[in-house]
Amino acid sequence: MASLEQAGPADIPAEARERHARLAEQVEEHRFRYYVKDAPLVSDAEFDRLLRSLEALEEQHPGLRTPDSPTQKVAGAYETEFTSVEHRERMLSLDNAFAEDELTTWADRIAAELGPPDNERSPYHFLCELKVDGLAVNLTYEDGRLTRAATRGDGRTGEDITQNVRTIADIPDRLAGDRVPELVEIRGEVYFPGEKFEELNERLVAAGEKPFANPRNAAAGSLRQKDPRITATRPLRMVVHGVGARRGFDIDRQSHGYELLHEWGLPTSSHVKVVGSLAEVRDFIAYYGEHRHDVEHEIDGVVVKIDEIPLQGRLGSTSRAPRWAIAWKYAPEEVNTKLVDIRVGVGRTGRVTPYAVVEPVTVAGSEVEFATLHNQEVVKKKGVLIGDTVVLRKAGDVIPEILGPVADLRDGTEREFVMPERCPDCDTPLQPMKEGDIDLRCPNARYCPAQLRERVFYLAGRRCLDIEALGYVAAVALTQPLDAEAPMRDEGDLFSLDVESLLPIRSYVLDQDTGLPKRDPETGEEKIVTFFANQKGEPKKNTLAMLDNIAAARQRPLARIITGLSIRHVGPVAAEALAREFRDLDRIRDAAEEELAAVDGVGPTIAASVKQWFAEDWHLEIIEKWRAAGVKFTEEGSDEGPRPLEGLTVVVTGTLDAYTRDGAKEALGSRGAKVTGSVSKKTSFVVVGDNPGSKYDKAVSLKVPVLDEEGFGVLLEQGADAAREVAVNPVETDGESG
Ligand SMILES: NC(=O)c1ccc[n+]([C@@H]2O[C@H](COP(=O)([O-])OP(=O)(O)OC[C@H]3O[C@@H](n4cnc5c(N)ncnc54)[C@H](O)[C@@H]3O)[C@@H](O)[C@H]2O)c1
Ligand SMILES: [Zn+2]
Repeated sequence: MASLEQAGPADIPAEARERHARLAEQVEEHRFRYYVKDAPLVSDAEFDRLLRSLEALEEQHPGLRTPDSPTQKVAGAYETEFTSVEHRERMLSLDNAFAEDELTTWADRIAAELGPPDNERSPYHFLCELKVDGLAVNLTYEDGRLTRAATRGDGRTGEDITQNVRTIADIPDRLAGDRVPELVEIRGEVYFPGEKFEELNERLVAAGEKPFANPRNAAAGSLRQKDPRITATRPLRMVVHGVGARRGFDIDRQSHGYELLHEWGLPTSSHVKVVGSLAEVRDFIAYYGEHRHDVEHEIDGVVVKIDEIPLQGRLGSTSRAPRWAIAWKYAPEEVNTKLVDIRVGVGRTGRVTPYAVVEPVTVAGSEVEFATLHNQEVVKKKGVLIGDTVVLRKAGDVIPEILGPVADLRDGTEREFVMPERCPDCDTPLQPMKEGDIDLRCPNARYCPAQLRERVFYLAGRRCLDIEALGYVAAVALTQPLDAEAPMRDEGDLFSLDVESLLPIRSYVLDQDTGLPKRDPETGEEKIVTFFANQKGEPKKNTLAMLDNIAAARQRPLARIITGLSIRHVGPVAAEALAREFRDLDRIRDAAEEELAAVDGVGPTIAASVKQWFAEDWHLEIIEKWRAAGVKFTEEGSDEGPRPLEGLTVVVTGTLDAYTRDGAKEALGSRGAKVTGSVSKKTSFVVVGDNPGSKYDKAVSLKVPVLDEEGFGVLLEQGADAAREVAVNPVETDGESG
């Protein structure tokens, strides 16, 4: 082999050659794991980085860029269990752009060859499409019949998966219409719908098989089954995005080609747009950067193509990728990291939930250390073990979650998570919420320090008593001080706090996500604060402000007080309904369960929970203490005010900056609007925050006026007519618009 290693020009240092060989081998190994095993060991982002290092090295030493370098190939040519078949026309990969200037460089290179897009001799267009995160497939139709389906393989030769592809409902066996061609190769992407992914992994784990790390691998693994009957049980789907060899028809523009494919009954995408400038390409990229999760399949980027087919031919291809297209990649939302531990946290209502502690990683722009695991069943279903390398996903504003383990990296030291039998904070034996429930809770509602702390924090929050200066650290200091009696043994003490007793209090600073003490980054010691007093032992400004705010909170509207009681299932909306109906806390206490259940927006579950809450003596004591302190438990004529939005039906979707979901509902409800959960033709407005989901699409298709957060403000302050004026016109993304 020595002769091979010395094959490059003599001026390439041995070190560079060795590094190149090592990187190339790694890339090949990862490709094998990805394309053949459907079980990668590293995240796509890590793989892309490896490939980029290899490219950079070849940039430095062009002599290393031999035709068999992984940078010059579509992927490896592997022996697999499938019969290999030749594609009539090569299947290529795509060049990637990870940054603005790479996109500009691509467009400049095209302009150097063809002139600017609007040049007179031969103007051209950019076809913008979504980059479907799936598995590339080539379908051959002869005289309208599906005769073969193959994976991409090395671009020339792929694997014959015809029988498996025939089980996919989206893919017609026969092309429709009367313009069916003699021969056509259709290129597209088979994907596994994200919402069905969890279910599949659950089934696999239950059957003792390895779960897939993400939907892309699930698609590849499901399609590349020896037994097509297994493929048939998987909900695979397809999107087509290109044409290979063809006979018996001609197309001048790729976008026109899609119209033809659609006519033939093939699953084309509705998210394509033809534009005339790079600026509009950037708008498309930005739009789907925002709406990445509103699409029916996962996307990892946007593909930009020159729409004019003759110009595609003129620009040509390298051995690996066409020059007339480029893939813009969005920031990765999935990373691999180590699952260091699984711990449990105790919530406000006593619910005990496991969460993952992972080696800190940056994903979707923020550092992640914890991920939710919901309950012990979820841990089992995902098949993760403590010590596993796991795939962690953080999509937009959504809480980080663990998709699954990279099972092939296990070394035997991993261990299973065991749900504790006792509360980590008060050692009380845990119980199911009710018989047969998966969720466990700590029944020690009154004295469990974690529950009390969380309740006090919530009670002081914006949707309840809105006590400024009583945040998480203060809640810890009030309920769990170090070596002193707690100023608040329960909520009943809130209005009788006095400044003298607060001053000496020292406490840990607990992390809000985990309830664990924060540490000083330098010394590593747990942080301890004297929260209420300054160095001279005098009350801090904040402490005085907190006490003033507590006094003022006695006048809060009844609904907010009810919300603050942490009655299970009673959020701001139910509290509002109860307050409006009964106007007095004592009347709610005395009402029969049926009476409560009959209230619009309450129902039997909430009614039962309210009755249970009032059946606890210590709860009644809280009320009496508060009453003695001057808290007002009655509501005078709350709904006699003007109801300017009477008659409107509004849907709120996505996250708003200035309102919680419930806060937005309350603001609408108190002005007389009806708030519902689903969009129909009768909906007056849909208020859309970040990551709005399918309701937004529905609003667009039904032409219901859509309000952004600013428009929502206009609706609340100026009414429906003014809001209609500022309703946003959603970007139409279906079909072509030249
Ligand atoms: N994690 C790993 O170990 C590992 C190993 C190998 C590859 N990978 C990942 O696989 C990908 C690389 O694979 P690649 O070479 O196929 O390149 P690519 O995914 O960057 O782009 C090429 C592919 O995009 C697909 N595609 C999706 N939507 C398309 C559209 N609208 N128009 C045209 N094509 C579209 C095509 O099938 C095409 O083959 C990268 O994301 C890489 O990170 C990961
Ligand atoms: Zn407890």
